[in-house]
Amino acid sequence: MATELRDLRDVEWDGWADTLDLAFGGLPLPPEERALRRELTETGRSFGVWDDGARDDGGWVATAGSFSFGLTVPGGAEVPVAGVSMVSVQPTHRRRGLLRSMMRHQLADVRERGEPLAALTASEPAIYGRFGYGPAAQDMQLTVDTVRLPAPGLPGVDGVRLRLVDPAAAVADCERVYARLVPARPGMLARRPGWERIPVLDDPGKRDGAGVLQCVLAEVDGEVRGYARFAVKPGRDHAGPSGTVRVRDVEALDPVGYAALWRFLFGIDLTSSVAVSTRPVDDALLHLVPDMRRCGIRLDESLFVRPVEVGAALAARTYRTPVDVVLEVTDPFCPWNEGRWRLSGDAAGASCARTADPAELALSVRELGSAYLGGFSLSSLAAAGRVRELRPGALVAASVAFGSDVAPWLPHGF
Ligand SMILES: CC(=O)SCCNC(=O)CCNC(=O)[C@H](O)C(C)(C)COP(=O)(O)OP(=O)(O)OC[C@H]1O[C@@H](n2cnc3c(N)ncnc32)[C@H](O)[C@@H]1OP(=O)(O)O
Repeated sequence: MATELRDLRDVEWDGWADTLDLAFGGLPLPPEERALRRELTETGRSFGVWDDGARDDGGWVATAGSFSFGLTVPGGAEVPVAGVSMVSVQPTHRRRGLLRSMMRHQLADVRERGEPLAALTASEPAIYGRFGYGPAAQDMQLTVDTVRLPAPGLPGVDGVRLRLVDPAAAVADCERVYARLVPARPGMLARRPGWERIPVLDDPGKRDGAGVLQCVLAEVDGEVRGYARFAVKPGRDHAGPSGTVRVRDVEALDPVGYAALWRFLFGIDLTSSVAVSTRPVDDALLHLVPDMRRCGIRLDESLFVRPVEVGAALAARTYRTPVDVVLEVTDPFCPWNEGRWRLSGDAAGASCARTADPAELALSVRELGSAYLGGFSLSSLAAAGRVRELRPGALVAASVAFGSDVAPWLPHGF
């Protein structure tokens, strides 16, 4: 029985995708979603492990791939990033090191492509730290009690026109808003062609008791300033109607448009709550209501980041305050990153190069990933013993510089 790690060929996609789906429980994807996934798979970046002895005449027993995304980093630049995804190993082949061999292969490939960063969302967060990925952004889930909380309001909301539209037909309008928001928040991904269709997939089998997907546009003077995509799950309890508005997306270019959209969502008849699966942790909604406790907040880590080339990654972002620090980086999985790096930068730009100067902070590449987008501070990592200060004063200065005024956020998985 011979196994071989090799690239995916286009004609093999169906068997490869079936192997991937099986590892996640084997539920078939709805046809439209499967076709879209096929279209979005970058075959040249997808691979797996083939076993001659699997399924009689051979078959895939492990899969992995990545997407060529552009990630917004602090300062607003779009940096090439490998969006790692589609990772699976069949139960017959688990815990023999196949994942480890795929991660090694993939990171070498990403490096060869010249992408300084890799990023992923994890099915189980405990898996990826050993490969140098650190949690870098959180998402906030909310279940808002719209019976007890007044609807958000701001001067000017009455001037916003709200228009219900067909979600698929309004994609271009929504994407224009989205594209303007991407550079303003670290962690967001520039939308590649085809990805804009994912938020409007609406297979009846996946609605889980909710109705059709709806879209509302917020317009001022004929210009689309925001949108929300949502579905209503009807409900009734002893006190009467208790439906839930399930929000998939809510985005706006200004505070008034945002407040108008939330006011609309709060006010949908026969509902008593609004559930949102992901918002940034610094979301404005928290300040549009008088009582955050009734927002049913839950935090999760979302995006994991891994510097693949430490020097290029650290030089690709800017720093909130001037910083000049020597980092001693450990990275047993990608040893080309190991050693001392001098990072010098400010709000205008940065450089990062190897140095023989004495180290001032010591950390692994995983902590660098966690701090990279400004979502977790170097000081908080130091408090957990994960960053060591070797020169007094170096920690606070670097920690402040790495911060971001806007919390990083990944609006959607991949
Ligand atoms: C980015 C994404 O696509 S996330 C999706 C990941 N895929 C899934 O969750 C699908 C279901 N799970 C699987 O397919 C597999 O169990 C995988 C991919 C998670 C693991 O594959 P394996 O080939 O068994 O992993 P491998 O044997 O290479 O293990 C490498 C290390 O990871 C550890 N590990 C593997 N799975 C897990 C887990 N679920 N939780 C914690 N640690 C894990 C192993 O113990 C091993 O640890 P070590 O460094 O101490 O030796």
